[in-house]
Amino acid sequence: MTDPTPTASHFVNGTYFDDANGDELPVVFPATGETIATLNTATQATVDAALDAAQAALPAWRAMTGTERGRILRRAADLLRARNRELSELETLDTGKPLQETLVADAASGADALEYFGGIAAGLTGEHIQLADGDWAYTMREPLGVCVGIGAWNYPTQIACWKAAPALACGNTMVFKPSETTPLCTLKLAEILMEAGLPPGVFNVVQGRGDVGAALVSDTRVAKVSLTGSVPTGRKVYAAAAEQMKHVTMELGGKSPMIVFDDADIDDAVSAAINGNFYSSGQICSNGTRLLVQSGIYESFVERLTRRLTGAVIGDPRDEATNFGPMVSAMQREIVLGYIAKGKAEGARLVAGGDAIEGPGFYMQPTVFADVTDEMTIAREEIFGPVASVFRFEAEDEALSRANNTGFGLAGAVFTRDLARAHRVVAGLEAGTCWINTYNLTPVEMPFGGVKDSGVGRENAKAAIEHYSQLKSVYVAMGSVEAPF
Ligand SMILES: NC(=O)c1ccc[n+]([C@@H]2O[C@H](COP(=O)([O-])OP(=O)(O)OC[C@H]3O[C@@H](n4cnc5c(N)ncnc54)[C@H](O)[C@@H]3O)[C@@H](O)[C@H]2O)c1
Repeated sequence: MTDPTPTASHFVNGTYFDDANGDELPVVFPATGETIATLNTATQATVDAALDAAQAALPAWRAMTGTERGRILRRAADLLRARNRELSELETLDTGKPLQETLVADAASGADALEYFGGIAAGLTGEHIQLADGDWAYTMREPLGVCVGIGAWNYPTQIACWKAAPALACGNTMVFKPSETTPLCTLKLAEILMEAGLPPGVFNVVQGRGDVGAALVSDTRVAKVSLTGSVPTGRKVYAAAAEQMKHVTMELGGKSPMIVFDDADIDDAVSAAINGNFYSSGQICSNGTRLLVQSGIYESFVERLTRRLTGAVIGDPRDEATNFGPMVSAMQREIVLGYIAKGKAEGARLVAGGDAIEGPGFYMQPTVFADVTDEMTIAREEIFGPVASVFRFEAEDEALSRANNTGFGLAGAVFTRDLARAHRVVAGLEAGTCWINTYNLTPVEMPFGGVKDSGVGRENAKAAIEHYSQLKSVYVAMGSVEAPF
């Protein structure tokens, strides 16, 4: 296993950096509960140093051609891929996610983002607009300035890459604050970007809790904030950013519906329900935690889903045979167990799991509730753990209106062999990201993000460029200027 101890806690202006005055930040391996590294949080002096570095690096970085910037990002993508095992092991130590997952889902997804945005950096242009009387206009696509990225703990490498790659491709610089629960992986990304040729100060990492995030968001040097986190944090960060009219991207929580019709391929739907509820021990924002199943296949779906859970290999996430690891922290497991207690108390039928697993680490059983009704707490609130809820429905319009009866709007899916119905239902879903007959696939080529309380803006694909750049319009007069007097 790779050594989790970083050279220092922060990465500022091209080098590792420690802040002796910061608070202790222990990193706990979720599979054992042991502290595997101790970092320190950033004081205001470190926040200042990082923002100063990002500001100082901005003029030269934005003056480079997109081709030059893209070349560095693509080189970083190659380095991420070459070091996939080491980075995956670190991701596993940071998050507790099984190595079986991290080997394919984390540095690999980060490399895809760096490669994609590295590839399109050279093609980021404005447009020419022909006007009356020979006049014309053109637009220039300009970077926003110093961007701040703030991450959640479930996908530390991926979240940092999904934000840094488009930001840097557009000529911005960035200060990134990882989640205090998983601070290790982003430091490695900073190191790799430097090795790929990124100038010092273009990408900086500062560690800390919410107060460090808040200090970054309210700083006048910052032009844009991209947060991945919960809705309550999103509200605070959005409000603070609005004070200074900063740009925002908000990637927040969800309570996404997966609608399974009688004519669906039931095994595919069950597989998707497993991926969309139990991968990463259910700690995925876009999970399809509301499984709306039509009455004709309802019992069969519940029975097959429950049976398939016996295939979960629960164990040490460092063992590649393990496919279901611990929760990220004792606190997160307590929150999830609290929701399970509410589910039982409010009358949902517990058909699988429901308990913590005794022993070291923050393990719990994959859990399924059937006969969940729309007003129950587990039907309305984001649980962010391995808990699936199955609901029964009769008719298409009923399923759609119940699916949309939530403040969230991150994702949704429909399972049916009737493709006309699939497109009709997806068109009616109030969700930013939808799937037909699959779940939770988020390739970099496809925009990802939410509507309603689940967020603002999009990550990935060409859509992300709109959120890390702004247009300057230039009107060019070709004739003389007329005036009334
Ligand atoms: N939509 C997405 O892409 C996506 C992806 C992953 C996770 N999430 C969501 O993230 C949540 C789980 O992650 P979490 O528990 O780390 O979320 P969280 O909201 O508690 O914290 C997210 C980040 O915000 C920081 N923060 C907290 N208060 C802040 C403040 N006042 N100002 C600035 N920063 C502040 C935290 O330190 C952390 O780095 C879930 O709701 C999940 O759905 C969303």
